[in-house]
Amino acid sequence: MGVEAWYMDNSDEDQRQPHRFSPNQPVSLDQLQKLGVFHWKLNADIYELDPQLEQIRKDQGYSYMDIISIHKDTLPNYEEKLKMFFEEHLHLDDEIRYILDGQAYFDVRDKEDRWIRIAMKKGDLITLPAGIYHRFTLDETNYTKAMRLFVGEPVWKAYNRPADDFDILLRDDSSSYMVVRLKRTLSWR
Ligand SMILES: CSCCC(=O)/C(O)=C/O
Ligand SMILES: [Fe+2]
Repeated sequence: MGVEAWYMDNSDEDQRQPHRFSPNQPVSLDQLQKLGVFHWKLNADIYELDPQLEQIRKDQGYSYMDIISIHKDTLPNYEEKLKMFFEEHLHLDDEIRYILDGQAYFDVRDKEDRWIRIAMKKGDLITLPAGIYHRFTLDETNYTKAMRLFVGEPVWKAYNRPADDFDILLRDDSSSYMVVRLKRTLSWR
């Protein structure tokens, strides 16, 4: 089972609405993978004892995890945080999120700088690659609970756009690290 994604319209109205074109312009998992975005569907009802999640964490080296509940009654500085999450930004490490309850949207830029909206539902685990411009919002249900995963100690620092010129760490196929000059036009993106 995949995750639903689509190109966003250009309206500035409520970020919590779906913002689909009419007719809808769907984006496939294959297109997402070409941007370095990967997805797993898991059983969030058993996340505490899920062998599939354990295997992914082991394979990918996701040693850190915590859980964030995003709702006006549970998240300190709720409005401020939501505003911050919706600022277009990038990180120098992958962003890995697993939706345990509720739902929300991640928006990512494609190679032509168009916004793709990814509808995250309970059981969706997604990885956004280091260096991709993205943002996050709740949808009209105003609630989600998510596991945040990280390789090693988490670095929460977000670089708001423009942030186009960095030395960033990328993992190569042998899981060692290499320093890559981030240039948005290079073919790895
Ligand atoms: C679902 S976790 C909150 C969003 C977040 O941590 C982030 O970095 C969004 O880009
Ligand atoms: Fe982020």
